[in-house]
Amino acid sequence: MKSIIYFLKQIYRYSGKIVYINLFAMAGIGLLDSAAILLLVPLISMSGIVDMGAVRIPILSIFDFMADIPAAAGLPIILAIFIMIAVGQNIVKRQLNVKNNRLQQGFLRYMRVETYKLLLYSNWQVFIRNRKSDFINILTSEIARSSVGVYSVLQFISSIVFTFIQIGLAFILSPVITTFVLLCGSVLILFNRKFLKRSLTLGNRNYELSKEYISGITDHMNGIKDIKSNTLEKSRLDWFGLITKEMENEQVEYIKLKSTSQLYYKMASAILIAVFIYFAIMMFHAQAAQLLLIIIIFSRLWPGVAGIQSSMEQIAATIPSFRAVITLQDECRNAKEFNTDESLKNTSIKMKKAIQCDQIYFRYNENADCALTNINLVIPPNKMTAFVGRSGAGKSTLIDLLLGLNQPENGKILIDGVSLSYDNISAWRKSISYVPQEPFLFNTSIRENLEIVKTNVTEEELWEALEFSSAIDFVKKLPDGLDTIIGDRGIKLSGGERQRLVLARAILRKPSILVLDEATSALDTANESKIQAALERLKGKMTIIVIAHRLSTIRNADQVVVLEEGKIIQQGGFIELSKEKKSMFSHLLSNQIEAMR
Ligand SMILES: Nc1ncnc2c1ncn2[C@@H]1O[C@H](COP(=O)(O)OP(=O)(O)OP(=O)(O)O)[C@@H](O)[C@H]1O
Repeated sequence: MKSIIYFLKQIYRYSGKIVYINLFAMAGIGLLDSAAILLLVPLISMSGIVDMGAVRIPILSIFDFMADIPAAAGLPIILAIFIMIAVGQNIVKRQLNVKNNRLQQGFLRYMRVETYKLLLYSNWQVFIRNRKSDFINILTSEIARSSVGVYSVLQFISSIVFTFIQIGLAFILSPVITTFVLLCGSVLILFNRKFLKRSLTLGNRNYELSKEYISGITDHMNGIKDIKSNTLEKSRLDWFGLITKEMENEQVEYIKLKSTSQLYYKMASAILIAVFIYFAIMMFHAQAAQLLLIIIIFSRLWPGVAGIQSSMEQIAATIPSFRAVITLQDECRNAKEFNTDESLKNTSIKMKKAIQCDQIYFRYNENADCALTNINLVIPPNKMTAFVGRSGAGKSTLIDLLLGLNQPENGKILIDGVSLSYDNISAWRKSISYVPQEPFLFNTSIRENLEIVKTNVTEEELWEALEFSSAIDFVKKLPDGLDTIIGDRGIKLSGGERQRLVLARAILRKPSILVLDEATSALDTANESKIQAALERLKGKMTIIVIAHRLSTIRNADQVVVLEEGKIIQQGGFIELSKEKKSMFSHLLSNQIEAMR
């Protein structure tokens, strides 16, 4: 129930007054329907079946004026009014349907944008804690399912309004019979609660299966090269067959549940109508006109009540999706990374004195060992600082802290003496360009991939950035040059070409700090020397921080920082460190020389 109320609040937040207008239209449809039923009284009267005078129901006195109209004119008048009401009612219904659909679609978009925005502005911990495929599942399937639930909520309200008006009319016509029928109806609703519980359980299963399905196929597609080269097709196909079978079973079970509950309603409605006609005639001595009207009302009411049940089952089945979206939104709200108002100001920090790490400690979680211990470091501006160390030494962790992606558990990162915080992280990041180890490129042209970081860029600037990053030669050789489409994640380029292209993109932003997580496997010696040449060209123009896997790349670094088990164990110039015998740096160096032989 809490989830439904939450989503109703969200609809209200999104649509405002439209919800009230829709409610008004729903009430209008109900009233017009009642008017059409009441019109049957003069109709019946004219047919001579029932004497209108004998019906002593206050509401029916509105038709008294009909007594003065000759029968020949009365019938066409009533039929004309009947047509007008039916047409009017259907026009309002159509409008309402369109409005509700627009509301649902608008709400779907609003929820998507809101969730995506919250996700994008969340801190790095959210991305470490959750699986990417869960985000994809929520942003695709679960929000869509929630919006279907929202439509069901609107249908539910519409059916409730309609039902109340009809019950009100039936009550005016005969309070005793209506109370009797309502009592019978309540028993049925109580009995059908078990269908709601079952719908909720199936909704949960559907959510879990959908999560598993998306995460499975994401893994498969990411690892398709492994799957094909290691002939893992059969085992993957077995998994796929199994999960899709479970999804099929769940859907079939849900439809079975829905049709069973509808069947109960229909059978009960037939029995109830028969029973209440019997009692109405035998015990309550209902007037023929009264009886006829009540039969008509109830025979129209039951499908409405069955509709309420169906909407409730639909809502129950989508509650797990609602919950998943709410939970993610809440998690993101609590993990807002920086002051978004501050981030809208297009300022960046120009570091003049130093980046300083002051007694930094960091753990990935409470139970983990320290990934960084007592890091004290000064990174001077416009110089090249290189981080080296064995795999798992803490190089990437330190970079993530410098980028403000993670925050130290103890200690501070100071930029020109000012602590990195919620208020200045955004401005700090605007001054940094980061080139990850696995560069990300979009499936579009080289030009668009570069322009993504800077609009209104000139052709000259593009080529200049390509030249700086040693990418100019290979781009020039491509048949379509800058307009070459590079495939999914840049699959049509080599690893080294991809990295140089991302480096060009990073340079195009004209950052004051360039952070480069140098690729290992992606680079051959030729590519490596190209990257080295690029770094040489950039030296002195910006602060460069490199995670170096190949030590030859950083021969000209101003400062080399050697990490081991999360601690800084050596620090100094390249030549100076290489002279320190039996040290980690000379060990790493000799390992690489050995490997090159
Ligand atoms: N997301 C994470 N959750 C928990 N522990 C992590 C996470 N990422 C890294 N670690 C741990 O933190 C330590 C430092 O890892 P880090 O990735 O910083 O090393 P690295 O020096 O960059 O290694 P590599 O050269 O292999 O990239 C390792 O023990 C690693 O297992």
